[in-house]
Amino acid sequence: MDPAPGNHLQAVKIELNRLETYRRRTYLGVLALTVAIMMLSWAFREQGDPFITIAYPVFSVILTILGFAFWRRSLQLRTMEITLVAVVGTMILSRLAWHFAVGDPLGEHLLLLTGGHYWAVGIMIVGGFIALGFRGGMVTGVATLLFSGALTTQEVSQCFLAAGDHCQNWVYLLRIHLFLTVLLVLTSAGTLLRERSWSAFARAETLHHWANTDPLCGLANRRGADRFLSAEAAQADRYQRPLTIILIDIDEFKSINDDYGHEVGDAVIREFAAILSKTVREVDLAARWGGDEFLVATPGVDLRSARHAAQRCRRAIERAPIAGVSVTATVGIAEYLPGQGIEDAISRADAMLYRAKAAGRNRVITEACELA
Ligand SMILES: Nc1nc2c(ncn2[C@@H]2O[C@H](COP(=O)(O)OP(=O)(O)OP(=O)(O)O)[C@@H](O)[C@H]2O)c(=O)[nH]1
Repeated sequence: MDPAPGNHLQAVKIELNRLETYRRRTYLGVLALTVAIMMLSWAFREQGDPFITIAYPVFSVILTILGFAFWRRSLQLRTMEITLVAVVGTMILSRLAWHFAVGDPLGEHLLLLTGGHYWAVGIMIVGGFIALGFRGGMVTGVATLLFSGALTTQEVSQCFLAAGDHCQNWVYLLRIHLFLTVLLVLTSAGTLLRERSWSAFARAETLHHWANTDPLCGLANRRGADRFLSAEAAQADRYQRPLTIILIDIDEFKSINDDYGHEVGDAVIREFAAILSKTVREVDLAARWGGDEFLVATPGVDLRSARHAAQRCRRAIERAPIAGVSVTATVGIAEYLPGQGIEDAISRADAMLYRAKAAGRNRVITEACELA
């Protein structure tokens, strides 16, 4: 069934929270795996590789501290993502730079780079998009590609100048960078699509929320109430369960406006609505039916129980001043009769409300009996 009309912004918030939790868990998992891989590489390292001997433990400690702070929630998700991309990027690119500056001759380690290090550059590009979104991913991806391209082009161009057509290294390079460029394009397209779908979802949910919500008090408006009522009437028909309509009207609201001003009148409506929504159950509907009139629909509740609930609500309103003003309310109640249409139940509840007003206000009248 369609969610309750007031719940659409809530749906966006829930979805955002779910995404954040998912991201947090993913990053913690990736951090733990990265530290494990680095420590294993360190334990089984070849002798004479100072980069692994020194840099891997240093990076492992940095990542562990980051992970711990993230796990304790001392780091915001966004800060964590930027720091993570910066640390991992520094790690990967400094290893690449080290290879070219200190490592074996180019010809021998280029194949190793092809298979061993460019996947890391690729992960850096993809990770940038996942963590930082489209713009941040583009900046990280293009900067990474330019950096690794500049590093290798400088080395390979020397080989090309010396060996001419016999230097095949530039073919490797071209292929790798072409592949990385395709990866960048595909990941950026995927990220853009994901971001557009998400903002379309958020926009649709927000529009849906405001189309069905009263802007003054945040309860469902008449349109939202209509949707809820027709769905619940169908359920009542199908499962033979009661559905009760409660109409509540603030007494002498015009004089509240006249005596205290329109702003106080608005505040009364807002606080009145807050009391109503606290009083009803999760499965009930509380809506602003129009002006100073509210509608509560209670699926699965019979006339007698609805009358008790309405009395409790009326007494709560009577007891405490609302926005500094003494307020009372009058209530009319009717039960939906299967097959008779929900409008019929609403107009019978309205007739009860009218009778209660005529009988002196601040009271509840149901179709069956009258209570002071
Ligand atoms: N401040 C404020 N006033 C509103 C709003 N919507 C409707 N009103 C006013 O609510 C008043 C309702 O007045 P009436 O329908 O005469 O009802 P009442 O004064 O409550 O009298 P009874 O219902 O017979 O007790 C009107 O004066 C409207 O202008 C609103 O959003 N804010």
